[in-house]
Amino acid sequence: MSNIKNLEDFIGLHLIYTYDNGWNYEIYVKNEDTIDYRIHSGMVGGRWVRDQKVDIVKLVDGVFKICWTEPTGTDVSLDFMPNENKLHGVIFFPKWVHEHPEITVRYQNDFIPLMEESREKYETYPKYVVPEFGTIFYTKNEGKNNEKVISEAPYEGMIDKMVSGELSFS
Ligand SMILES: C=Cc1ccc(O)c(OC)c1
Repeated sequence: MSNIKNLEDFIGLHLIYTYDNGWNYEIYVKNEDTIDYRIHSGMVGGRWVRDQKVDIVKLVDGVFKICWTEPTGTDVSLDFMPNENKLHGVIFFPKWVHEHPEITVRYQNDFIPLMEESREKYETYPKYVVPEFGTIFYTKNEGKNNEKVISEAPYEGMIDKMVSGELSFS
């Protein structure tokens, strides 16, 4: 991967990474204000989301922040340093997601009303805050608005197929 310096280099990236707590996540920076993502393991492993609106900025050369709030009430702030294969993420889970994660483990796009009624039905506070460093082990530029990158649910062995190139999107 050539040097990722500016926003134009960062947008279009498909990244797979492991947080230091062992959780495996995958993100596709679809365009200037949109991400798709899959969660492969961890508290909400199996969840996947398309067209999440986000704020994306370049902090300094090679350092980028993506932040957003979700229909579940979960808030997320991710700091990526792709040239160092490193990120730091903070996930601010409402109490209900920590206590009933299974409600969120699905293709969220088909279940927005369920997320909205759950966030009203259950408690938000105290929040469960997860600050973690992570290691990026896969980086590929798939171009902007590539609907093939995140188009199916995560499954066992999917990461290996993407890393090996058996599963590709170009
Ligand atoms: C809660 C969603 C969430 C949290 C941490 C992440 O690194 C992420 O990447 C797509 C998504």
